[in-house]
Amino acid sequence: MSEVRIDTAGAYVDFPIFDAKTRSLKKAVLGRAGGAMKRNNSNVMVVEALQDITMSLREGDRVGLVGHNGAGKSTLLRLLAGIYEPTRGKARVQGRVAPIFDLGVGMDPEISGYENIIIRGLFLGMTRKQMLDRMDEIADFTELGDYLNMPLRTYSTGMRVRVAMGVVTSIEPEILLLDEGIGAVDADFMRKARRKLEELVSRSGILVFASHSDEFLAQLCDTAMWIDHGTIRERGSIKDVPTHYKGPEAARIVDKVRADMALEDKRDGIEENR
Ligand SMILES: Nc1ncnc2c1ncn2[C@@H]1O[C@H](COP(=O)(O)OP(=O)(O)OP(=O)(O)O)[C@@H](O)[C@H]1O
Repeated sequence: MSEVRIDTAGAYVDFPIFDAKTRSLKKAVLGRAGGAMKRNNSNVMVVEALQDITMSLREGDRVGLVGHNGAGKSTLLRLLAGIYEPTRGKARVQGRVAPIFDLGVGMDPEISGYENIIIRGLFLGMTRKQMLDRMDEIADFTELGDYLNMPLRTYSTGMRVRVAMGVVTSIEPEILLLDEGIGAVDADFMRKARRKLEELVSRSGILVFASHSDEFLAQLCDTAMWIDHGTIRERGSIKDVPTHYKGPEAARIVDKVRADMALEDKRDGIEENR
């Protein structure tokens, strides 16, 4: 089996905006939020959502992405998922990728949770038979019981995330790409999902997670990247990067989450041995 890895070199992602209003863009001021805007050679306005991104991720890496609204975090996840090709530069992703964003994609509100589990699996490259074989395990993981017979439109956001997480973790992906959406689940489910994700990543996986929540980042990641106006401003530990981005409060939160997690693991270890 080949190595799981992600390498990008000088990758750019531009979005041409053909109907931009010139008047408001005459002052090409870089706002706090959003990527850099410029005109290309054909005088079309483009948003440079990512600029000169060079990064290498290897098996076992669990990276959090932090940064302001419109910094480029979701665009980076989509680049790593192969949804966007770099406009310039290179992005090479080796391994089975499973994105858990765009929860609406590959889900149908009018059909049941069970049927959605199959559809979402097909969307991620599985066969119907493979999904049917895993159905009991996925249903157990979601803890949705009889709700799985109900149409998806009757589910809360967190219940939908449970379905998506159940499918994704059951198909043993090598590269997991997550965004804020998973924050909709409750604390108990998050704890269970964290264990499962850690297990997956430790078996030759890579996790990239974009979030504004220091708490969730500290639960799932050990390093972080600060994305700022489409560039990588800083990379480092899961404590240092959010602290430089947000201030000392972030360090306090990360320490607390880490301490709570260690306690939980210890307690569960003790319970398991009883
Ligand atoms: N489909 C698109 N068309 C045009 N511009 C886009 C598109 N998608 C993203 N952008 C622009 O690219 C930049 C980066 O957006 P992105 O969604 O990656 O930011 P983000 O860091 O995920 O933000 P947030 O924290 O608000 O989710 C923004 O300026 C945004 O306006």
